[in-house]
Amino acid sequence: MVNCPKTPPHNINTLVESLLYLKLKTNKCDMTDSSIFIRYNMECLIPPNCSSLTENNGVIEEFNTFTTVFFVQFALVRLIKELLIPLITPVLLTVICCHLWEVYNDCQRDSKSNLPLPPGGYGFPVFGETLGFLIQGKAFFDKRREKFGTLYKTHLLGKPTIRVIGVQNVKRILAGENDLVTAQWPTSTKLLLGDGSLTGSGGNIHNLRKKALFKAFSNTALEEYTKVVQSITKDCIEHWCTKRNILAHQESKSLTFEIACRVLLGIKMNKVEKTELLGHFDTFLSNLFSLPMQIPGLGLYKGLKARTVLLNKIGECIQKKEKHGSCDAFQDALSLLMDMSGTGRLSVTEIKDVGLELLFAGHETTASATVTIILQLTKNKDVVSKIEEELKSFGLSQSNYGDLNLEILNKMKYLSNVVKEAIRITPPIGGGYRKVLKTFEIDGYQIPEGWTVAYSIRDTHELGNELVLNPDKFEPDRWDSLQRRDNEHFLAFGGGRRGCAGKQFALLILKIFALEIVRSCQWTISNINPRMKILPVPHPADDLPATFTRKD
Ligand code: HEM
Repeated sequence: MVNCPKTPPHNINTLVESLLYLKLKTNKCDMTDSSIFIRYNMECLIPPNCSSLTENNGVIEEFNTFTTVFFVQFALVRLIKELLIPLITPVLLTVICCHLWEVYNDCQRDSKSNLPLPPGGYGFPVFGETLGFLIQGKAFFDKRREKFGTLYKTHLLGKPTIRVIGVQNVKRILAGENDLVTAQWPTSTKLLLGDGSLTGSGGNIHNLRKKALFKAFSNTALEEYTKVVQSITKDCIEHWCTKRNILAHQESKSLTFEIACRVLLGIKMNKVEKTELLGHFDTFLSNLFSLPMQIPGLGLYKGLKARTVLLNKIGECIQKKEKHGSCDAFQDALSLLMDMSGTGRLSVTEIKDVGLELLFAGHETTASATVTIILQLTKNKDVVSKIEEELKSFGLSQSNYGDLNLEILNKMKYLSNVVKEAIRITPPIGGGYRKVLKTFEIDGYQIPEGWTVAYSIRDTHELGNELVLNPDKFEPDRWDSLQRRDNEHFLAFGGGRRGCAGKQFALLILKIFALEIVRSCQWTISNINPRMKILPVPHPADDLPATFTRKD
Protein backbone atom coordinates (compact mmCIF):
# COMPACT_ATOMS: atom_id res chain seq x y z
CA MET A 1 0.00 0.00 0.00
CA VAL A 2 1.25 3.49 -0.87
CA ASN A 3 1.34 6.25 1.73
CA CYS A 4 -1.31 8.79 1.14
CA PRO A 5 -0.60 12.50 1.16
CA LYS A 6 -1.61 13.99 4.53
CA THR A 7 -4.47 15.96 3.16
CA PRO A 8 -6.71 14.34 0.61
CA PRO A 9 -7.05 16.13 -2.72
CA HIS A 10 -9.99 18.54 -2.77
CA ASN A 11 -10.46 19.33 -6.38
CA ILE A 12 -9.70 18.32 -9.90
CA ASN A 13 -6.29 19.89 -10.05
CA THR A 14 -5.01 18.37 -6.84
CA LEU A 15 -6.44 15.01 -7.73
CA VAL A 16 -4.88 15.08 -11.19
CA GLU A 17 -1.62 16.28 -9.70
CA SER A 18 -1.56 13.49 -7.18
CA LEU A 19 -2.38 10.93 -9.85
CA LEU A 20 0.34 12.19 -12.08
CA TYR A 21 2.75 12.47 -9.21
CA LEU A 22 2.03 8.89 -8.42
CA LYS A 23 2.43 7.85 -11.99
CA LEU A 24 5.73 9.56 -12.42
CA LYS A 25 7.42 9.37 -9.07
CA THR A 26 6.55 6.14 -7.35
CA ASN A 27 7.64 2.81 -8.61
CA LYS A 28 5.69 1.11 -5.89
CA CYS A 29 2.59 1.62 -7.82
CA ASP A 30 2.21 -0.47 -10.94
CA MET A 31 0.37 1.81 -13.26
CA THR A 32 -0.91 -1.06 -15.37
CA ASP A 33 -2.71 -2.35 -12.33
CA SER A 34 -5.62 0.00 -12.15
CA SER A 35 -7.06 -1.50 -9.01
CA ILE A 36 -3.97 -0.50 -6.92
CA PHE A 37 -4.05 2.84 -8.53
CA ILE A 38 -7.69 3.36 -7.73
CA ARG A 39 -7.28 1.89 -4.28
CA TYR A 40 -4.54 4.40 -3.52
CA ASN A 41 -6.66 7.26 -4.63
CA MET A 42 -9.72 5.98 -2.89
CA GLU A 43 -7.80 5.78 0.31
CA CYS A 44 -6.79 9.33 -0.09
CA LEU A 45 -10.25 10.47 -0.97
CA ILE A 46 -12.88 8.53 0.88
CA PRO A 47 -13.96 9.96 4.13
CA PRO A 48 -12.35 8.39 7.23
CA ASN A 49 -15.62 6.91 8.42
CA CYS A 50 -16.02 4.84 5.25
CA SER A 51 -15.47 1.16 6.13
CA SER A 52 -13.33 -0.94 3.82
CA LEU A 53 -12.44 -0.34 0.24
CA THR A 54 -13.16 -3.88 -0.78
CA GLU A 55 -16.65 -3.48 0.56
CA ASN A 56 -17.14 -0.47 -1.65
CA ASN A 57 -16.80 -1.89 -5.13
CA GLY A 58 -19.63 0.35 -6.30
CA VAL A 59 -17.72 3.37 -5.08
CA ILE A 60 -14.57 2.14 -6.84
CA GLU A 61 -16.44 1.75 -10.10
CA GLU A 62 -17.89 5.16 -9.69
CA PHE A 63 -14.47 6.52 -9.00
CA ASN A 64 -13.12 4.73 -12.08
CA THR A 65 -15.56 6.66 -14.26
CA PHE A 66 -14.79 9.74 -12.29
CA THR A 67 -11.04 9.56 -13.02
CA THR A 68 -11.69 8.88 -16.71
CA VAL A 69 -13.82 12.01 -16.87
CA PHE A 70 -11.04 13.87 -15.07
CA PHE A 71 -8.47 12.82 -17.61
CA VAL A 72 -10.70 13.74 -20.52
CA GLN A 73 -11.34 17.11 -18.92
CA PHE A 74 -7.67 17.55 -18.25
CA ALA A 75 -6.82 16.79 -21.88
CA LEU A 76 -9.52 19.21 -23.02
CA VAL A 77 -8.26 22.01 -20.78
CA ARG A 78 -4.75 21.56 -22.16
CA LEU A 79 -6.04 21.49 -25.73
CA ILE A 80 -7.90 24.73 -25.20
CA LYS A 81 -4.99 26.39 -23.40
CA GLU A 82 -2.22 25.39 -25.76
CA LEU A 83 -3.89 25.10 -29.13
CA LEU A 84 -7.25 26.77 -29.40
CA ILE A 85 -6.58 29.99 -27.45
CA PRO A 86 -3.54 30.95 -29.58
CA LEU A 87 -5.58 30.19 -32.69
CA ILE A 88 -8.91 31.65 -31.66
CA THR A 89 -7.59 34.88 -30.15
CA PRO A 90 -6.34 36.44 -33.41
CA VAL A 91 -9.52 35.38 -35.27
CA LEU A 92 -11.65 36.83 -32.50
CA LEU A 93 -9.60 40.03 -32.45
CA THR A 94 -9.89 40.36 -36.24
CA VAL A 95 -13.67 39.93 -36.07
CA ILE A 96 -13.88 42.58 -33.33
CA CYS A 97 -11.60 44.99 -35.25
CA CYS A 98 -13.60 44.52 -38.48
CA HIS A 99 -16.78 45.22 -36.58
CA LEU A 100 -15.30 48.38 -35.05
CA TRP A 101 -14.08 49.37 -38.52
CA GLU A 102 -17.63 49.00 -39.87
CA VAL A 103 -18.97 51.10 -36.99
CA TYR A 104 -16.24 53.74 -37.46
CA ASN A 105 -16.98 54.10 -41.18
CA ASP A 106 -20.73 54.12 -40.68
CA CYS A 107 -20.21 56.97 -38.20
CA GLN A 108 -18.71 59.02 -41.05
CA ARG A 109 -22.19 59.25 -42.60
CA ASP A 110 -23.99 62.59 -42.66
CA SER A 111 -25.84 62.64 -39.35
CA LYS A 112 -28.02 65.53 -40.56
CA SER A 113 -29.58 63.24 -43.17
CA ASN A 114 -32.21 60.70 -42.14
CA LEU A 115 -31.46 58.53 -45.13
CA PRO A 116 -29.52 55.31 -44.62
CA LEU A 117 -26.22 54.47 -46.26
CA PRO A 118 -26.42 52.04 -49.18
CA PRO A 119 -25.79 48.34 -48.44
CA GLY A 120 -22.26 46.93 -48.62
CA GLY A 121 -19.21 46.51 -46.40
CA TYR A 122 -15.82 48.09 -45.71
CA GLY A 123 -13.57 45.00 -45.56
CA PHE A 124 -10.56 44.97 -43.27
CA PRO A 125 -9.38 47.84 -41.06
CA VAL A 126 -7.19 50.39 -42.92
CA PHE A 127 -6.90 48.27 -46.10
CA GLY A 128 -10.65 48.16 -46.64
CA GLU A 129 -11.53 46.07 -49.70
CA THR A 130 -8.53 47.30 -51.71
CA LEU A 131 -6.64 44.01 -51.73
CA GLY A 132 -9.73 42.12 -52.95
CA PHE A 133 -10.18 44.72 -55.70
CA LEU A 134 -6.52 44.55 -56.78
CA ILE A 135 -6.39 40.74 -56.70
CA GLN A 136 -9.82 39.79 -58.07
CA GLY A 137 -10.26 42.65 -60.55
CA LYS A 138 -13.57 42.47 -62.40
CA ALA A 139 -14.85 39.53 -60.33
CA PHE A 140 -14.66 41.78 -57.25
CA PHE A 141 -17.16 44.24 -58.72
CA ASP A 142 -19.30 41.52 -60.33
CA LYS A 143 -19.79 39.82 -56.95
CA ARG A 144 -20.79 43.04 -55.25
CA ARG A 145 -23.14 44.05 -58.03
CA GLU A 146 -24.80 40.65 -57.74
CA LYS A 147 -25.04 40.92 -53.96
CA PHE A 148 -25.91 44.58 -53.42
CA GLY A 149 -27.30 45.79 -56.76
CA THR A 150 -26.49 49.06 -58.50
CA LEU A 151 -25.58 51.16 -55.45
CA TYR A 152 -23.30 49.98 -52.67
CA LYS A 153 -20.74 51.15 -50.17
CA THR A 154 -17.20 49.83 -49.98
CA HIS A 155 -13.75 51.03 -48.84
CA LEU A 156 -11.26 51.39 -51.67
CA LEU A 157 -7.76 52.83 -51.89
CA GLY A 158 -7.93 54.41 -48.46
CA LYS A 159 -11.40 56.00 -48.73
CA PRO A 160 -14.99 55.07 -47.82
CA THR A 161 -16.58 54.88 -51.24
CA ILE A 162 -20.01 54.55 -52.79
CA ARG A 163 -20.17 52.87 -56.15
CA VAL A 164 -22.89 53.98 -58.52
CA ILE A 165 -24.16 52.04 -61.55
CA GLY A 166 -26.90 52.87 -64.09
CA VAL A 167 -27.19 55.55 -66.78
CA GLN A 168 -29.46 57.99 -64.92
CA ASN A 169 -27.49 57.93 -61.68
CA VAL A 170 -24.12 58.12 -63.41
CA LYS A 171 -25.31 61.06 -65.50
CA ARG A 172 -26.41 62.82 -62.33
CA ILE A 173 -22.88 62.55 -60.98
CA LEU A 174 -21.28 63.65 -64.26
CA ALA A 175 -23.59 66.65 -64.46
CA GLY A 176 -23.02 67.55 -60.80
CA GLU A 177 -19.37 68.58 -61.26
CA ASN A 178 -18.41 71.52 -59.00
CA ASP A 179 -21.88 71.49 -57.44
CA LEU A 180 -22.51 68.02 -55.97
CA VAL A 181 -19.11 66.52 -56.66
CA THR A 182 -15.58 67.36 -57.68
CA ALA A 183 -12.78 65.27 -59.15
CA GLN A 184 -11.25 62.97 -56.62
CA TRP A 185 -8.93 60.29 -57.78
CA PRO A 186 -7.23 57.91 -55.38
CA THR A 187 -4.16 59.48 -53.72
CA SER A 188 -1.81 57.31 -55.79
CA THR A 189 -3.40 58.46 -59.08
CA LYS A 190 -3.32 62.09 -58.00
CA LEU A 191 0.33 61.98 -56.99
CA LEU A 192 1.36 60.17 -60.16
CA LEU A 193 -0.55 62.46 -62.52
CA GLY A 194 0.58 65.59 -60.69
CA ASP A 195 -0.96 68.89 -59.57
CA GLY A 196 -0.59 70.44 -63.02
CA SER A 197 -2.84 67.88 -64.73
CA LEU A 198 -6.53 68.24 -65.59
CA THR A 199 -7.31 65.23 -63.48
CA GLY A 200 -5.65 66.82 -60.47
CA SER A 201 -7.43 70.17 -60.76
CA GLY A 202 -10.90 71.55 -60.19
CA GLY A 203 -13.00 74.68 -60.72
CA ASN A 204 -11.52 77.51 -62.77
CA ILE A 205 -8.04 76.05 -63.03
CA HIS A 206 -9.52 72.92 -64.58
CA ASN A 207 -11.59 75.02 -66.99
CA LEU A 208 -8.51 76.96 -68.11
CA ARG A 209 -6.45 73.83 -68.68
CA LYS A 210 -9.26 72.17 -70.58
CA LYS A 211 -9.71 75.21 -72.81
CA ALA A 212 -6.01 75.11 -73.59
CA LEU A 213 -6.49 71.52 -74.75
CA PHE A 214 -9.31 72.36 -77.16
CA LYS A 215 -6.78 73.81 -79.57
CA ALA A 216 -4.79 70.57 -79.49
CA PHE A 217 -7.90 68.60 -80.49
CA SER A 218 -9.63 71.05 -82.82
CA ASN A 219 -10.74 69.83 -86.26
CA THR A 220 -7.79 71.63 -87.85
CA ALA A 221 -5.38 69.83 -85.54
CA LEU A 222 -7.14 66.48 -86.04
CA GLU A 223 -6.91 66.88 -89.82
CA GLU A 224 -3.16 67.32 -89.45
CA TYR A 225 -2.86 64.32 -87.14
CA THR A 226 -4.82 62.04 -89.53
CA LYS A 227 -1.94 61.63 -92.00
CA VAL A 228 0.57 60.90 -89.26
CA VAL A 229 -1.71 58.41 -87.50
CA GLN A 230 -2.44 56.64 -90.78
CA SER A 231 1.22 56.43 -91.73
CA ILE A 232 2.28 55.01 -88.32
CA THR A 233 -0.65 52.54 -88.33
CA LYS A 234 0.11 51.28 -91.86
CA ASP A 235 3.80 50.75 -91.05
CA CYS A 236 2.89 48.95 -87.88
CA ILE A 237 0.39 46.59 -89.51
CA GLU A 238 2.91 45.91 -92.28
CA HIS A 239 5.39 44.94 -89.55
CA TRP A 240 2.82 42.61 -87.92
CA CYS A 241 2.25 40.84 -91.24
CA THR A 242 5.99 40.41 -91.77
CA LYS A 243 6.45 39.09 -88.27
CA ARG A 244 3.28 36.96 -88.61
CA ASN A 245 3.07 35.74 -85.01
CA ILE A 246 2.51 38.58 -82.59
CA LEU A 247 1.17 39.29 -79.13
CA ALA A 248 -1.63 41.60 -80.25
CA HIS A 249 -1.95 43.46 -76.95
CA GLN A 250 1.77 44.21 -76.64
CA GLU A 251 1.96 45.27 -80.28
CA SER A 252 -1.14 47.46 -79.95
CA LYS A 253 0.40 49.21 -76.96
CA SER A 254 3.56 49.80 -78.94
CA LEU A 255 1.48 51.22 -81.82
CA THR A 256 -0.62 53.61 -79.73
CA PHE A 257 2.40 54.64 -77.67
CA GLU A 258 4.21 55.61 -80.85
CA ILE A 259 1.15 57.54 -82.08
CA ALA A 260 0.81 59.31 -78.71
CA CYS A 261 4.53 60.18 -78.49
CA ARG A 262 4.66 61.40 -82.06
CA VAL A 263 1.35 63.24 -82.39
CA LEU A 264 0.95 64.51 -78.86
CA LEU A 265 4.53 65.24 -77.84
CA GLY A 266 6.44 65.26 -81.12
CA ILE A 267 8.88 62.58 -79.89
CA LYS A 268 10.58 60.48 -82.55
CA MET A 269 12.32 57.39 -81.17
CA ASN A 270 14.27 54.40 -82.36
CA LYS A 271 13.23 50.90 -81.25
CA VAL A 272 15.56 50.78 -78.23
CA GLU A 273 14.47 54.20 -76.94
CA LYS A 274 10.85 53.29 -77.46
CA THR A 275 11.16 50.00 -75.54
CA GLU A 276 12.94 51.79 -72.68
CA LEU A 277 10.40 54.61 -72.46
CA LEU A 278 7.48 52.18 -72.75
CA GLY A 279 8.98 50.21 -69.83
CA HIS A 280 8.91 53.33 -67.62
CA PHE A 281 5.44 54.09 -68.79
CA ASP A 282 4.22 50.59 -67.93
CA THR A 283 5.61 50.98 -64.40
CA PHE A 284 3.92 54.37 -64.11
CA LEU A 285 0.58 53.02 -65.31
CA SER A 286 0.51 49.77 -63.39
CA ASN A 287 0.92 51.71 -60.14
CA LEU A 288 -1.72 54.38 -60.74
CA PHE A 289 -4.04 52.48 -58.42
CA SER A 290 -1.90 51.50 -55.47
CA LEU A 291 -1.91 51.90 -51.72
CA PRO A 292 -1.10 55.49 -50.72
CA MET A 293 2.23 54.62 -49.08
CA GLN A 294 5.55 55.92 -50.40
CA ILE A 295 7.69 53.01 -49.20
CA PRO A 296 10.58 51.63 -51.32
CA GLY A 297 9.44 48.46 -53.05
CA LEU A 298 5.76 49.40 -52.96
CA GLY A 299 3.74 50.45 -56.04
CA LEU A 300 3.47 54.18 -55.44
CA TYR A 301 7.22 54.56 -54.87
CA LYS A 302 8.02 52.74 -58.13
CA GLY A 303 5.37 54.77 -59.99
CA LEU A 304 6.80 58.08 -58.76
CA LYS A 305 10.30 57.10 -59.91
CA ALA A 306 8.92 56.29 -63.38
CA ARG A 307 7.04 59.62 -63.38
CA THR A 308 10.32 61.51 -62.84
CA VAL A 309 11.93 59.79 -65.84
CA LEU A 310 8.92 60.53 -68.05
CA LEU A 311 8.70 64.17 -66.95
CA ASN A 312 12.41 64.61 -67.72
CA LYS A 313 11.78 63.30 -71.23
CA ILE A 314 8.88 65.73 -71.75
CA GLY A 315 11.04 68.52 -70.30
CA GLU A 316 13.71 67.74 -72.95
CA CYS A 317 11.05 67.96 -75.68
CA ILE A 318 9.90 71.35 -74.41
CA GLN A 319 13.47 72.66 -74.36
CA LYS A 320 14.12 71.41 -77.90
CA LYS A 321 10.93 73.02 -79.18
CA GLU A 322 11.81 76.28 -77.43
CA LYS A 323 15.22 76.29 -79.13
CA HIS A 324 14.44 74.87 -82.57
CA GLY A 325 10.63 74.89 -82.88
CA SER A 326 8.67 71.81 -83.96
CA CYS A 327 10.82 69.42 -86.01
CA ASP A 328 7.74 67.99 -87.78
CA ALA A 329 5.74 69.21 -90.75
CA PHE A 330 2.72 69.40 -88.46
CA GLN A 331 2.21 71.01 -85.04
CA ASP A 332 1.99 68.37 -82.32
CA ALA A 333 -0.27 68.81 -79.28
CA LEU A 334 2.63 69.85 -77.02
CA SER A 335 3.64 72.65 -79.43
CA LEU A 336 0.03 73.84 -79.49
CA LEU A 337 -0.06 73.83 -75.69
CA MET A 338 3.22 75.77 -75.58
CA ASP A 339 1.67 78.35 -77.90
CA MET A 340 -1.04 78.76 -75.30
CA SER A 341 1.55 79.21 -72.59
CA GLY A 342 2.87 82.17 -74.59
CA THR A 343 -0.34 83.94 -73.67
CA GLY A 344 0.36 83.16 -70.02
CA ARG A 345 -2.20 80.38 -69.67
CA LEU A 346 -0.15 77.29 -68.86
CA SER A 347 3.10 77.16 -66.90
CA VAL A 348 5.92 74.79 -67.89
CA THR A 349 5.04 72.55 -64.91
CA GLU A 350 1.44 72.43 -66.12
CA ILE A 351 2.49 71.66 -69.70
CA LYS A 352 4.69 68.83 -68.46
CA ASP A 353 1.92 67.36 -66.31
CA VAL A 354 -0.70 67.76 -69.03
CA GLY A 355 1.75 66.21 -71.54
CA LEU A 356 2.18 63.18 -69.27
CA GLU A 357 -1.57 63.03 -68.72
CA LEU A 358 -2.21 62.99 -72.48
CA LEU A 359 0.30 60.20 -72.90
CA PHE A 360 -1.45 58.29 -70.13
CA ALA A 361 -5.00 59.04 -71.24
CA GLY A 362 -4.33 58.57 -74.93
CA HIS A 363 -2.19 55.50 -75.19
CA GLU A 364 -3.40 52.64 -72.97
CA THR A 365 -7.05 53.47 -73.55
CA THR A 366 -6.72 53.31 -77.32
CA ALA A 367 -4.51 50.18 -77.09
CA SER A 368 -7.23 48.49 -75.06
CA ALA A 369 -9.82 49.48 -77.67
CA THR A 370 -7.71 48.25 -80.62
CA VAL A 371 -7.41 44.85 -78.92
CA THR A 372 -11.21 44.76 -78.49
CA ILE A 373 -11.60 45.61 -82.19
CA ILE A 374 -9.27 42.75 -83.19
CA LEU A 375 -11.07 40.34 -80.86
CA GLN A 376 -14.60 41.31 -81.89
CA LEU A 377 -13.81 41.33 -85.61
CA THR A 378 -12.34 37.84 -85.23
CA LYS A 379 -15.51 36.63 -83.56
CA ASN A 380 -17.89 38.45 -85.92
CA LYS A 381 -16.93 37.81 -89.52
CA ASP A 382 -20.18 39.36 -90.75
CA VAL A 383 -19.02 42.69 -89.30
CA VAL A 384 -15.74 42.43 -91.25
CA SER A 385 -17.74 41.83 -94.45
CA LYS A 386 -19.88 44.89 -93.78
CA ILE A 387 -16.82 47.08 -93.22
CA GLU A 388 -15.40 45.76 -96.50
CA GLU A 389 -18.62 46.67 -98.26
CA GLU A 390 -18.51 50.18 -96.86
CA LEU A 391 -14.86 50.58 -97.86
CA LYS A 392 -15.79 49.48 -101.36
CA SER A 393 -18.62 51.98 -101.55
CA PHE A 394 -16.11 54.74 -100.71
CA GLY A 395 -13.55 53.33 -103.15
CA LEU A 396 -11.20 52.59 -100.26
CA SER A 397 -10.84 48.82 -100.39
CA GLN A 398 -7.32 48.88 -101.83
CA SER A 399 -4.64 49.10 -99.15
CA ASN A 400 -2.50 51.31 -101.41
CA TYR A 401 -5.21 53.99 -101.50
CA GLY A 402 -3.71 57.39 -100.67
CA ASP A 403 -4.10 59.54 -97.56
CA LEU A 404 -7.30 59.38 -95.56
CA ASN A 405 -8.93 62.54 -94.35
CA LEU A 406 -11.28 63.53 -91.55
CA GLU A 407 -14.22 64.14 -93.84
CA ILE A 408 -14.18 60.64 -95.36
CA LEU A 409 -13.69 59.02 -91.99
CA ASN A 410 -16.65 60.91 -90.54
CA LYS A 411 -18.83 59.81 -93.44
CA MET A 412 -18.16 56.11 -92.87
CA LYS A 413 -21.09 55.40 -90.55
CA TYR A 414 -20.69 51.64 -90.24
CA LEU A 415 -17.01 51.97 -89.36
CA SER A 416 -17.93 54.54 -86.70
CA ASN A 417 -20.58 52.18 -85.30
CA VAL A 418 -18.05 49.34 -85.08
CA VAL A 419 -15.63 51.49 -83.10
CA LYS A 420 -18.37 52.75 -80.83
CA GLU A 421 -19.70 49.26 -80.19
CA ALA A 422 -16.17 48.06 -79.35
CA ILE A 423 -15.77 50.66 -76.63
CA ARG A 424 -19.30 50.06 -75.40
CA ILE A 425 -18.77 46.34 -74.96
CA THR A 426 -15.33 46.74 -73.34
CA PRO A 427 -14.96 50.34 -72.13
CA PRO A 428 -11.25 51.19 -71.79
CA ILE A 429 -11.98 53.33 -68.73
CA GLY A 430 -14.13 51.47 -66.23
CA GLY A 431 -15.38 54.59 -64.47
CA GLY A 432 -14.36 57.67 -62.53
CA TYR A 433 -13.94 58.89 -58.97
CA ARG A 434 -15.40 62.00 -57.40
CA LYS A 435 -15.45 63.63 -53.98
CA VAL A 436 -18.92 64.48 -52.68
CA LEU A 437 -19.20 68.23 -51.97
CA LYS A 438 -22.62 68.09 -50.35
CA THR A 439 -24.78 65.19 -49.24
CA PHE A 440 -27.30 64.11 -51.85
CA GLU A 441 -29.71 61.26 -52.37
CA ILE A 442 -29.76 58.40 -54.84
CA ASP A 443 -32.51 55.77 -54.82
CA GLY A 444 -33.46 56.55 -51.22
CA TYR A 445 -29.89 56.34 -49.86
CA GLN A 446 -27.59 59.12 -48.73
CA ILE A 447 -24.35 59.84 -50.58
CA PRO A 448 -22.57 61.64 -47.73
CA GLU A 449 -20.48 64.78 -48.02
CA GLY A 450 -16.75 64.09 -47.96
CA TRP A 451 -17.07 60.50 -49.21
CA THR A 452 -15.77 59.22 -52.52
CA VAL A 453 -18.30 58.34 -55.15
CA ALA A 454 -17.17 56.00 -57.92
CA TYR A 455 -19.33 55.94 -61.03
CA SER A 456 -19.07 52.80 -63.12
CA ILE A 457 -19.09 52.87 -66.90
CA ARG A 458 -18.30 49.17 -67.22
CA ASP A 459 -21.13 47.89 -65.00
CA THR A 460 -23.59 50.32 -66.58
CA HIS A 461 -22.72 49.17 -70.10
CA GLU A 462 -22.79 45.52 -69.01
CA LEU A 463 -26.25 45.87 -67.50
CA GLY A 464 -27.75 47.49 -70.60
CA ASN A 465 -31.21 49.03 -70.36
CA GLU A 466 -34.53 49.07 -72.17
CA LEU A 467 -32.78 50.67 -75.18
CA VAL A 468 -29.60 48.62 -75.15
CA LEU A 469 -30.90 45.06 -75.34
CA ASN A 470 -28.55 42.04 -75.32
CA PRO A 471 -25.71 44.12 -73.90
CA ASP A 472 -23.23 41.24 -74.17
CA LYS A 473 -23.72 40.98 -77.96
CA PHE A 474 -21.45 42.86 -80.36
CA GLU A 475 -23.99 44.62 -82.58
CA PRO A 476 -22.65 47.74 -84.36
CA ASP A 477 -26.02 48.13 -86.10
CA ARG A 478 -27.71 48.98 -82.80
CA TRP A 479 -26.29 52.50 -83.11
CA ASP A 480 -28.28 53.18 -86.27
CA SER A 481 -31.48 53.26 -84.27
CA LEU A 482 -29.95 54.79 -81.15
CA GLN A 483 -27.84 57.51 -82.75
CA ARG A 484 -29.85 60.48 -81.49
CA ARG A 485 -30.20 59.14 -77.94
CA ASP A 486 -26.51 58.50 -77.75
CA ASN A 487 -25.77 59.81 -74.28
CA GLU A 488 -28.58 57.79 -72.74
CA HIS A 489 -26.62 54.59 -72.96
CA PHE A 490 -23.11 55.33 -74.10
CA LEU A 491 -20.83 56.49 -71.29
CA ALA A 492 -17.41 55.33 -72.53
CA PHE A 493 -16.07 58.91 -72.69
CA GLY A 494 -17.66 60.06 -69.45
CA GLY A 495 -19.49 63.37 -69.72
CA GLY A 496 -20.14 66.82 -68.29
CA ARG A 497 -17.26 69.19 -67.59
CA ARG A 498 -14.88 66.29 -67.13
CA GLY A 499 -15.81 64.43 -70.28
CA CYS A 500 -12.91 63.01 -72.29
CA ALA A 501 -10.80 65.76 -73.81
CA GLY A 502 -9.36 63.43 -76.45
CA LYS A 503 -12.59 61.74 -77.58
CA GLN A 504 -12.37 62.81 -81.23
CA PHE A 505 -8.68 61.98 -81.40
CA ALA A 506 -9.35 58.52 -79.89
CA LEU A 507 -12.12 57.84 -82.41
CA LEU A 508 -9.83 58.95 -85.22
CA ILE A 509 -7.09 56.50 -84.17
CA LEU A 510 -9.55 53.63 -83.79
CA LYS A 511 -11.33 54.19 -87.09
CA ILE A 512 -8.03 54.32 -88.97
CA PHE A 513 -6.87 51.17 -87.20
CA ALA A 514 -10.08 49.18 -87.96
CA LEU A 515 -10.05 50.38 -91.56
CA GLU A 516 -6.40 49.48 -92.16
CA ILE A 517 -6.49 45.98 -90.68
CA VAL A 518 -9.68 45.07 -92.54
CA ARG A 519 -8.45 46.25 -95.92
CA SER A 520 -4.87 45.06 -95.72
CA CYS A 521 -4.67 41.83 -93.72
CA GLN A 522 -6.17 38.61 -92.44
CA TRP A 523 -5.55 37.21 -89.03
CA THR A 524 -6.33 34.38 -86.66
CA ILE A 525 -6.34 34.25 -82.89
CA SER A 526 -5.58 31.10 -80.92
CA ASN A 527 -7.79 31.93 -77.94
CA ILE A 528 -10.83 34.03 -78.81
CA ASN A 529 -12.22 33.97 -75.28
CA PRO A 530 -9.22 35.04 -73.22
CA ARG A 531 -9.39 35.77 -69.50
CA MET A 532 -9.53 39.56 -69.14
CA LYS A 533 -7.70 41.73 -66.64
CA ILE A 534 -9.18 45.17 -65.95
CA LEU A 535 -6.26 47.14 -64.50
CA PRO A 536 -5.01 49.61 -65.49
CA VAL A 537 -7.28 49.13 -68.54
CA PRO A 538 -9.02 45.98 -69.83
CA HIS A 539 -6.65 43.64 -71.66
CA PRO A 540 -6.36 39.88 -72.29
CA ALA A 541 -4.26 38.11 -69.65
CA ASP A 542 -2.46 36.14 -72.40
CA ASP A 543 -1.76 39.34 -74.41
CA LEU A 544 -3.76 37.83 -77.29
CA PRO A 545 -1.38 35.73 -79.42
CA ALA A 546 -2.35 36.26 -83.08
CA THR A 547 -1.13 35.44 -86.58
CA PHE A 548 -1.31 38.24 -89.17
CA THR A 549 -0.82 37.85 -92.94
CA ARG A 550 -1.18 40.26 -95.86
CA LYS A 551 -4.52 40.06 -97.67
CA ASP A 552 -3.02 39.87 -101.12
C1 HEM B 1 -10.98 54.98 -76.42
C2 HEM B 1 -10.22 55.84 -75.81
C3 HEM B 1 -10.60 56.69 -74.65
C4 HEM B 1 -11.59 56.53 -73.73
C5 HEM B 1 -12.60 55.41 -73.66
C6 HEM B 1 -11.53 57.64 -72.82
C7 HEM B 1 -12.38 57.82 -71.75
C8 HEM B 1 -12.29 58.88 -70.87
C9 HEM B 1 -13.17 59.07 -69.74
C10 HEM B 1 -14.29 58.14 -69.33
C11 HEM B 1 -12.80 60.21 -69.12
C12 HEM B 1 -13.47 60.84 -67.92
C13 HEM B 1 -12.88 60.39 -66.62
C14 HEM B 1 -13.61 61.00 -65.46
O1 HEM B 1 -14.83 61.12 -65.48
O2 HEM B 1 -12.96 61.32 -64.49
C15 HEM B 1 -11.68 60.74 -69.83
C16 HEM B 1 -11.04 61.88 -69.49
C17 HEM B 1 -9.97 62.37 -70.18
N1 HEM B 1 -9.45 61.87 -71.36
FE1 HEM B 1 -10.07 60.24 -72.34
N2 HEM B 1 -10.52 58.45 -73.19
C18 HEM B 1 -9.93 57.92 -74.31
C19 HEM B 1 -8.89 58.43 -75.02
C20 HEM B 1 -8.30 59.63 -74.75
C21 HEM B 1 -7.29 60.24 -75.56
C22 HEM B 1 -6.75 59.68 -76.85
C23 HEM B 1 -6.92 61.38 -74.93
C24 HEM B 1 -5.91 62.40 -75.33
C25 HEM B 1 -4.88 62.19 -76.00
C26 HEM B 1 -7.72 61.51 -73.75
C27 HEM B 1 -7.63 62.53 -72.84
C28 HEM B 1 -8.41 62.68 -71.73
C29 HEM B 1 -8.24 63.72 -70.76
C30 HEM B 1 -7.19 64.81 -70.78
C31 HEM B 1 -9.22 63.52 -69.78
C32 HEM B 1 -9.46 64.38 -68.53
C33 HEM B 1 -10.56 65.35 -68.80
C34 HEM B 1 -10.90 66.22 -67.63
O3 HEM B 1 -10.51 65.91 -66.50
O4 HEM B 1 -11.55 67.21 -67.86
N3 HEM B 1 -8.56 60.43 -73.68
N4 HEM B 1 -11.40 59.91 -70.92
